[in-house]
Amino acid sequence: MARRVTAAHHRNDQETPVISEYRQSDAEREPDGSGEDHAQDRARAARELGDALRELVQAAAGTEVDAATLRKTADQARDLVGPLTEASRTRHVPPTLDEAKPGRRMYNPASGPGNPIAPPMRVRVADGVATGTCTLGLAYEGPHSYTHGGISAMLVDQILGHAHAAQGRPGMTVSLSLRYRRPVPLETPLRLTAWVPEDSITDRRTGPKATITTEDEPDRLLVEASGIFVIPTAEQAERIFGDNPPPRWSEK
Ligand SMILES: CCCCCCCCCCCCCC(=O)SCCNC(=O)CCNC(=O)[C@H](O)C(C)(C)COP(=O)(O)OP(=O)(O)OC[C@H]1O[C@@H](n2cnc3c(N)ncnc32)[C@H](O)[C@@H]1OP(=O)(O)O
Repeated sequence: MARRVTAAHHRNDQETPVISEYRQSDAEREPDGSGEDHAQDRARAARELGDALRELVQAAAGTEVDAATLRKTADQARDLVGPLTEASRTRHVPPTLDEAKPGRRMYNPASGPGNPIAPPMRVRVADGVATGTCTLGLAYEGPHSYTHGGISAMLVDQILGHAHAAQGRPGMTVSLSLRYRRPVPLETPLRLTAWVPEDSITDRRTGPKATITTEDEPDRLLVEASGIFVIPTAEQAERIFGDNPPPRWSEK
């Protein structure tokens, strides 16, 4: 029978220069150092599973094999589900891996290395500018050989969110606008850049801007985007998240 991981308190997000690269944190260390290997090893393993499943997802999106091979692989894939659900969480409980390291989002769909649907975009924040890098495979195809516009929007939302968070506290997107100037090529290293214009900052709100380019041609804009991010009040956070709102939003 599936074991549910019980609710544990959320921890504050903290700004880290590299979001999708995991290093040992104090929170993962037992006083005698004994928890170190276990927590680190589990994070590494989650990342390995994410990588393996990404390979599978890309192979599935690009395959041209016959029906029998597709069906056999589908059966094998279903067999993989059981062991993973022997211990699982509900949507109201944060992943224990994230609990172990403030700021980590192991399963974020844009940047979480443990999430097979994430490219994953690697995020760095320096001097208020958030930079994301990734290469998108066939699983993200919209127009033939180019990226689906919704995928660009997801990546842009994430990178805008990091630029907003660099101003103080993370927020939620209340508005997102994209101008798709040129198609975004698949299988090509991409660069996303986001920043917050000073005149767009109020107490609870920023209006960050972002671009997508290829790594090779950083001056040739493929996508331009802007967003509005709002830090929820404690009351709003309680309404949205219930009894256990993330502490970053629960301060009155
Ligand atoms: C290492 C750690 C780092 C962490 C990094 C983390 C990065 C994470 C990146 C994740 C990225 C992914 C992130 C995601 O995916 S977030 C998921 C998608 N977003 C949502 O689900 C949000 C849904 N919206 C709401 O719940 C409400 O709108 C909330 C509660 C947020 C605000 O409630 P409400 O709507 O009632 O607003 P307010 O009355 O309090 O007003 C507040 C301020 O906002 C201004 N306003 C409101 N709406 C708009 C609008 N449409 N255009 C322009 N301005 C607007 C308003 O004028 C006021 O401004 P000011 O007068 O105060 O100046």
